Amino acid sequence: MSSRKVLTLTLVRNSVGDILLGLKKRGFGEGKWNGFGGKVEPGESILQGAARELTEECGLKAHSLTKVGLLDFDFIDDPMRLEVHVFCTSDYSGTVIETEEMKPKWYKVEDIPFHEMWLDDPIWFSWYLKGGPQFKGYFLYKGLDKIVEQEVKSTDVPRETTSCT
Ligand SMILES: Nc1ncnc2c1[nH]c(=O)n2[C@H]1C[C@H](O)[C@@H](COP(=O)(O)OP(=O)(O)OP(=O)(O)O)O1
Repeated sequence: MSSRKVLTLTLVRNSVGDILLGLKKRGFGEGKWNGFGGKVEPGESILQGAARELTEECGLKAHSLTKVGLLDFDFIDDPMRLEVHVFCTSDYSGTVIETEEMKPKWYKVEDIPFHEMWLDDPIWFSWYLKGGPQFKGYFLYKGLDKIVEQEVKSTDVPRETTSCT
């Protein structure tokens, strides 16, 4: 029996193209830099979950979110399956703040700290950065530090921007 969790991950870029990452301070992925997101709660849409998590984790309010991809994760010897919906935005307001969960920091794209991120991040990030249609990624992990199967491909689905208001 697998247990599936639906999560969001949002990548914020500012007007000069820098990217906002957060250092996870607790829980799953502690010690890694990542975008902002978490589990979609019962009764909310995936988009609502993404907007809520962004505000909870770094203080920013997204006015719109663009769906850029989907990542599926399986784990050997673990029934947990993660379905991570990846969004980006440059359409937001508010001030970036450190929260109980995340310590945020702006990075130049060429300085993204991939060596301190999930192992899969450097594999799919270029699909996000280059634009084009939505991407789809699959990763099979052994534990949390080894990828034994991987695939990232383009879909036929264009990126879709939706208002959060
Ligand atoms: N392998 C990998 N690569 C990139 N991003 C991620 C993963 N695994 C992941 O879980 N993630 C992302 C997806 C989410 O954005 C976070 C994890 O969210 P999590 O902290 O488990 O969810 P919350 O709802 O915030 O958790 P709590 O509030 O229960 O602590 O990482």
